[in-house]
This record gives sequence, C-alpha cells and structure tokens, in this order.
Amino acid sequence: MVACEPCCKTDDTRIVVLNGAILQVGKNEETGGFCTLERVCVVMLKLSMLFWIERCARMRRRVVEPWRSIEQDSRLKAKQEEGRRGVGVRFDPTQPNPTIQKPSPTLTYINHTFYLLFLKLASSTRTTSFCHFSTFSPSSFFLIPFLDICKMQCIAPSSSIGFKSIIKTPSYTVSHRLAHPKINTIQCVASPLDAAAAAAAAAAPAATNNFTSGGVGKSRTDWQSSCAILASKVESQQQNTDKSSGADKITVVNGVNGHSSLDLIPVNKLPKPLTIADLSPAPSHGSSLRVAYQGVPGAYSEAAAGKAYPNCDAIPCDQFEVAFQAVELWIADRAVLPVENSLGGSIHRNYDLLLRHRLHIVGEVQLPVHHCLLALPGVRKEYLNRVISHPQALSQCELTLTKLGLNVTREAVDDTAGAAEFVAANNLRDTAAIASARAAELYGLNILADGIQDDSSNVTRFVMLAREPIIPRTDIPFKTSIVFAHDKGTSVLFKVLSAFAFRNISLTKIESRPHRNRPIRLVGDENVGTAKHFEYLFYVDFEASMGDVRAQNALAEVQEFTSFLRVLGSYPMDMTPWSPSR
Ligand SMILES: O=C(O)C(=O)C[C@]1(C(=O)O)C=C[C@@H](O)C=C1
Repeated sequence: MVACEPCCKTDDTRIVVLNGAILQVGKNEETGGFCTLERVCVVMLKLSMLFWIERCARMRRRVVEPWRSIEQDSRLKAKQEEGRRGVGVRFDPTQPNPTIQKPSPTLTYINHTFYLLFLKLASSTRTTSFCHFSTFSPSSFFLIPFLDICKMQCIAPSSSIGFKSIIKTPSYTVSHRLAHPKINTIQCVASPLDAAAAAAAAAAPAATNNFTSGGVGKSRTDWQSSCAILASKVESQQQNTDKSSGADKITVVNGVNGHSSLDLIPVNKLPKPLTIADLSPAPSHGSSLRVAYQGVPGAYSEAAAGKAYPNCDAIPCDQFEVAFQAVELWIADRAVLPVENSLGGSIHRNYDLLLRHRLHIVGEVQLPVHHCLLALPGVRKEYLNRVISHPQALSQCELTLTKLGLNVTREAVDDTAGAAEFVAANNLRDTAAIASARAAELYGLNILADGIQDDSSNVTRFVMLAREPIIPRTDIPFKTSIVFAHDKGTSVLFKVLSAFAFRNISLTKIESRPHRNRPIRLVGDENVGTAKHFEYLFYVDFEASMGDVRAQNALAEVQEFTSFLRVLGSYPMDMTPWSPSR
C-alpha cells in the first residue's frame, strides 16, 4: 500500500514523502502555486470521515441491510440446528453471532477501494476523483452527500451479486465531476441466479423505512421476526420474478413491484456505468492506452509513443503544453515527450513544462532518429531554395545539408512530419522537408536523401509522463530525475553533486534552466558595486531508484543545501539493445 507522509520542515518549506521517497520539497510559489501538503491533509481528513461513516454503517448493518441478515440468519438457524443435534461447535444464542461482527469481504473491499481512490485523489491535479460503490450498501446512501463535498464523480459498477447502484443526476456526465447528486436509485438486475438477491433488494426500502420510523426493534427477537417478514417477502417476490417477463423486470428494478406509475427509465437507456476496469491502471503492454505526443502522424514522437506503449492509441497534439494538459484532463493516459537528443541537446521547453505541470516521469525510451530529405515527386535537389523542419532536426542534419550543397534557407516548423505535410499540402516544389520515411509515405513525398543526420548514432530520449508515479523498484535498473534550486547560487552545486558521488551514484544528465520566479540575485555593496547573478534551476538524472537507500540518503543530504527539491520521477531505464539509425 502506498503511504503518503506529509511533514513540515520550516514554516514555508514543505516536504511530501511517498513510500519513503521524497516527492516534493519546496515553497508554494516554486511549484506553480500548487501545495501538495494541504491537499494530502484534506484527503486524509475526508478519508477518516469516510471510515467513520463506514464504521457506523457497519454497526447498523443488521437493521438496514436485511437481505444480508437474512442470509446470516439462515446460517445461524443451521448452526442452532447443528447445536441441537450435538454436531460440531455448540451454538450459544446468548452470545453475539460472530458472523455478524465480522466485517464482510465487501466492506473490506469498499474500504480498500476508497482508500486507494482517495490516494489517487491526493496526487491528481484536479479536484475531480472517483467514488466507486462496489455494491448496494448503506454506506452508499451515507456517502452521497460526501460526493459533493469531496467533488467526486460517482461511478456505479456492476456487482458480483447482481446489484447495480446508479446515481442519477440531471447533470450526470462521464468526464466531469458530479455537480449535485440528488436521486439515488438502486437497480437490481433480476437474472434467475440473482433472483433472491433481487427480491431482497426490492424489499430493502421498506425495511429501511421501518428502521428510520422505529418499526424494527433492537432486540434479537424483534430482529428475527422482522427477518421472518422480509423472508416471506423475498419468497413471494422470488416467485413473481421467476414468472416475470422482461418488462416486469423493469418494475422490479426500481424496487417497487407492480407500480408502473413511477417514472421508470428503461435499463438500456441508462448511461453505461464505468467499471472498476475503467479505473484500474492501464495494462503495461499498452493496449488501448491513450498516449499524447507532440506533432502529427509520422513524427518521431509518434514512433516513440509506439515504442513505449505498443498498440496504444497515439493522440497527436499541436504543442508540448497540449500533450501535458491532455493527460492532466484525462483525455490521454500518458504523454511521450522528447527531452534530449544526442546531437541537438536538450529540448528546454519540456524541462520547463515538467516543472510547471504535476505529471510524473514513469519511463523513458531512446529512439534512433533516422532523417530523410523529402520533396514532391519529380523535384530534384537543384530546384530547392528552402529546407524546413523541426529546429532539432535541422540542427541534427546541419553538416550533411552543407555537404549535399544545400546552402539554402532553413526554416523551423513545429515538427518534422508537419513540415512534410506542409510541403505536400501547398505543393511546394522549391522546398524540402527533413522528416521520417514514414512521413514520406503518409504525405506522398519522395526521399531525395536518406539518413542525413550528422551522426549515425543519432538518438532522441523521450520520457513517458503519467498522472501517478510508479512504485520504484530495485530489482531492475532505475533512473531518477530531480529538479532543485538553492539560495546561495551555483556554489552549492558542488556539495549537491558530491552527495551522489560519495554514494557511487552515477549522474547521467545535468541541465540548468533559468529560475523564472527569481531570475536574478544581487550581491555586493555600495563601494564595490552590485553583481547580478543569474539564478538557476538544476535538473539532474541519476542512476538509482528511489527505492534504493543510497538514493534516499543522497536526497536527504541534497535537501540540506537546497531551497527547493522535487522528484520528477523514478522509472526503469531504457535497456533495449542498441540499434543505430544507419
Ligand atoms: O518533430 C518530430 O518529429 C518530433 O517528434 C520532435 C523531435 C524533437 O523535438 O526533438 C523528436 C525527435 C527528433 O529529435 C526531432 C524532433
């Protein structure tokens, strides 16, 4: 089980620890105005309230969930019978029934579901979260007001015992939070197997009413006679159910047999409930995973998305920012974005966006990038007076273009495949695009020159981003990416780096970016003048998992020197065999 432990270091510095790994240390303004600590506390508060409600519900379950008690009661009778016959353990009716005291697997399941989903809420970027009613239970009723308070969407799943709870609201939408849950309808699918359960559900509201008006006594005898009444209802309704046609089932569905005056909604017209499968983490092999990438089909980023998640649904986005937001808004499950190229260097925009957004790095892929020079059919190199592409691609092919005698204008566009599409769509006979062979195929262009990158081992590293971090492992090679800032300028950098060096942790990358919240630090006095130092944020990748004690100790030390520290992700290293682009 994942455990979040928020704790405070000083008044304005916050630390959030996940499974022993420091997830975030820093001041609010440095993390884009987002405060994890407060949110975790709010979630924990809600969580404890829900557990409390659940406990109350459990204590009253005998009264408000008669169908369960009927089942227990029949077991109880069987035990009594056994006792009378002197078989097995003797049943003492003066003692509380142990089966009633024991929490049912369903309730345990509900607790776990809530716990997991609330932790999910803790790390999601929005207030929207999901509440999953695993079965028809009193807790469903008790929790409805809380959905609104917690700004959660309610999801009614199918249940193993044939009940379906459906929260209907005028503003019910699948992708957004439930605004004001008003009506709670219990749907019971009356399949022959579930008939008894269905009839019991139909009888349930009556019992609940009795309870609230004090009709059911608290003593065991009162309770048993209530059960007897309910049991007879179950029997008669079971007979009805057995006889009933599909139309009758709709009446039973709404819990009041024979009253067609109720505004009934045919089952097939109701929105299809999300199931637990819709909420569970996406399969690791990537099938049906929606993966956002920047560019249009044929871009290298699309190929990287396919390498990271084979069989995924790749979603093209016109900007990096859009890909980040697609994941945050649940339009996509993952984003795959380039961060550095072996020739062109870092893609700074994505480093800045990593800090501005709340996504976690959950993996990396290294893609050999094999560039082609593309032009319209019939166009020759001599006709060209312009080459267009993504700035990275232009810089990766700079020398080769010159060698090919193409001392023509270079123009940067958003992505390589977009450049190919532009040439084709505008029928540009004087312009070539640098893009992939797949882009040539997709946009009907000819390959004028193949493998024009300046180095055959041209590789771009992409990171996979998700709303949730993954649990760090120590049995396979892992990498961790962090970002930090410090108040005392670059002088602290040595101390920070030595925290890793002393523990034999290799660094694979250091990148510095302007500290946009505090770009300049003034040092000096009136006599000497004022030095204006630029302030930086440092991005460091190191070869260790956050599950590794060495990494945890190194970060604990780094934290001493830094004013802000955030773990961007701890993820498996791409260990695929090396295959150069040429
Ligand atoms: O334009 C594309 O095809 C991209 O996927 C972008 C991108 C990049 O941003 O570096 C990806 C890989 C190559 O290095 C060139 C361009």
